[in-house]
Amino acid sequence: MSTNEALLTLEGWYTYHNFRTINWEKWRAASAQERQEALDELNGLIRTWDANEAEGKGSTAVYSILGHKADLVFMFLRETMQELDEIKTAFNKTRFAAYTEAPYSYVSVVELSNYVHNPGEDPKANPHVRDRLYPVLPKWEHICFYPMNKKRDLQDNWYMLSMQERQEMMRSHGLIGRSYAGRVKQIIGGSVGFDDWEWGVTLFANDPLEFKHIVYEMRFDEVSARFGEFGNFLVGNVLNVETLAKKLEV
Ligand code: VOV
Repeated sequence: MSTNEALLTLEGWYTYHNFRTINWEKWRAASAQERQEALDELNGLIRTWDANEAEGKGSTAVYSILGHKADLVFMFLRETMQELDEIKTAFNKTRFAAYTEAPYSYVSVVELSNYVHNPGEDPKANPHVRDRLYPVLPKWEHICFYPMNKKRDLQDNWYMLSMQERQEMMRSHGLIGRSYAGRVKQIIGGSVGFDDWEWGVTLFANDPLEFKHIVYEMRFDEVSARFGEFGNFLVGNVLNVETLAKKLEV
């Protein structure tokens, strides 16, 4: 068994999930005019994000989050970390941001692990690979986000397995994933060196039960059953300018 079989990974756009809670007490206490101006300013930012997506230089998605961990998530894909930092700062400078708190965030880079590839091919020349490294977020009805690791216990250490063992397990994982084609879209963000977990998994679906089913089915698959370690799960509903304004009505 080799202990130095680091995998070649392919990286695409950098990603930033900005989770916010709304301070309703403060928001309700603001005048109608102040709220309208804050919303107009936020919509102005959303228009710049939409323009970036139309130019093919990134992608953005906005969702309302269920449960108490957050109320909103703004998910960004951009070419550079500088742009993500600018987006964070621009948002934090808005009036709307002053009515929110930031309970959680996640930074990663869209990653393909290249376990399944065609030998001899330049993967980045393949349009299917490029579509996955530089994806347009689908804006389907629901989002699910969670961070995860591959276990590093003495008995079950993913990083001590041979390339062939990992490849076989990932093939099985990919087969399960592919059976959800068209129903679940996954964005895997590699976050080693960037954030507290090894990957941030973002799933999109029009039926939220697809999240329950795919995550449950994968738990029986060896790679998740033996090696998967999971952080908090967050789930939400898509927002657009109109539904965001409706959510913020008081
Ligand atoms: C639509 C569903 C779907 C599909 C088609 C899919 C396919 C694939 C393929 C083909 C590959 C390998 C090559 C590559 O492309 O990277 C991967 C890779 C990966 N996956 Fe996956 N996955 C899905 C879905 C999917 C889910 C739901 C999860 C969470 C796991 C769970 O238990 O909750 C997940 C995780 C990952 C991770 C963390 C990696 C990187 C692993 C590493 O060690 O590097 N993934 N995945």
